[in-house]
Amino acid sequence: ETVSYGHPQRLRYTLDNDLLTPEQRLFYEENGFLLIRNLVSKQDIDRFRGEFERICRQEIKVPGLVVMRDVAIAKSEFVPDQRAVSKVQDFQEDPELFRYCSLPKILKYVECFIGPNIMAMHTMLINKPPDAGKKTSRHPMHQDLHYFPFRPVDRIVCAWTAMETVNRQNGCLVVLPGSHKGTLQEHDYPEWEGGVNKMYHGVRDYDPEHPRVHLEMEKGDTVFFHPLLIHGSGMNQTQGFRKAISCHYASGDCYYIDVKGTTQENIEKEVKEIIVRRHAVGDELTFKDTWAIRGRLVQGERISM
Ligand SMILES: CCCCCCCCCCCCCC(=O)SCCNC(=O)CCNC(=O)[C@H](O)C(C)(C)COP(=O)(O)OP(=O)(O)OC[C@H]1O[C@@H](n2cnc3c(N)ncnc32)[C@H](O)[C@@H]1OP(=O)(O)O
Ligand SMILES: Nc1ncnc2c1ncn2[C@@H]1O[C@H](COP(=O)(O)OP(=O)(O)OP(=O)(O)O)[C@@H](O)[C@H]1O
Ligand SMILES: O=C(O)CCC(=O)C(=O)O
Ligand SMILES: [Fe+2]
Ligand SMILES: [Mg+2]
Repeated sequence: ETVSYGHPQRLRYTLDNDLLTPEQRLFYEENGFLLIRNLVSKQDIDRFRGEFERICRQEIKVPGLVVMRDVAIAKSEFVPDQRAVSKVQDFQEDPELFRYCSLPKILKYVECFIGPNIMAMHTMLINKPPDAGKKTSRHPMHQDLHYFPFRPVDRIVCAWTAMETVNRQNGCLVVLPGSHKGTLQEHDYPEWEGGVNKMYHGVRDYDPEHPRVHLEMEKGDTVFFHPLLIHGSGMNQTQGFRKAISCHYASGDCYYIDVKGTTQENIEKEVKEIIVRRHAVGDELTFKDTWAIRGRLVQGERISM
């Protein structure tokens, strides 16, 4: 089939812009992701790494930051060192790490997918540990939309940047190309013998035979992907801590939805339990509030988010 570039109404997942080539736009439309090599500078990544190490050594304390340890070591003795941390989330109050979310090079691409009003909704620095022998370093196949009570789905995008060489040995991202054209699937904890990390839900009826692509990346390479794209990451079979930094963006004119009665009810329940335990608040804080509090405007206008 030949594709006519003169009919932008056929393009649903990208917006008219001068940055993406027609081939790049079509690639994202068809596959649900776009890999841009060498986008973030080595200098910036070294600064993010330095800040992460300061956080792990507890030299700085960041309000709102969630530090997560791998389930395989969660109950072992505490050491203030990066070896104990599998990811940090919600670094919106750390000016150095949050610089990643505002990098003009990243925002130029984000605008191609979600438009000029850009909110940074969720931030993570993932430090995938060497597998402790139970395969808990894996991240099950999932759709990020499962976690998000906002829409429309096509005005949400993730930017994920490799902070070092990321390959099959240390557990690169694995994606199911084209899966973004489907709907949101039911998610649950996979039945893995060695255990699963908290909130690492996977698509319930994952078919291991579905064709998949391993995204091997170098330091600074960045992949942008759609929130319905089914993806995960493999086991880290090296002795190093595989690092990546990411941000989920949504348009400032997205709107919140009530997930009651949908497949997202199970994650809403877990998030609420954690918030209640951590902040000693009651039911008055809703799932949507937890997102509205963390979201930060990085470009344009905050209209309904
Ligand atoms: C507000 C949250 C919103 C999240 C939205 C996600 C959006 C993502 C959107 C994008 C898509 C993203 C897709 C994604 O990324 S999904 C993954 C996202 N994951 C999370 O958001 C989890 C965030 N982590 C936490 O909230 C804390 O670290 C938890 C609550 C896990 C521990 O809390 P804390 O650090 O204070 O520890 P504690 O010492 O007081 O232990 C308490 C209990 O917890 C047990 N434990 C410890 N570690 C783990 C573990 N790894 N796995 C299982 N259990 C664990 C521990 O043994 C103990 O159990 P017990 O002894 O009581 O039985
Ligand atoms: N039973 C399963 N249910 C859900 N997701 C799974 C299952 N088995 C593997 N995965 C996911 O598939 C992806 C790849 O996992 P895996 O660790 O097997 O690496 P791999 O890419 O197959 O590499 P290799 O073939 O070299 O081992 C990960 O996202 C992993 O979590
Ligand atoms: O970095 C990884 O291993 C994948 C993380 C991921 O998909 C997520 O946290 O949503
Ligand atoms: Fe994800
Ligand atoms: Mg495998």
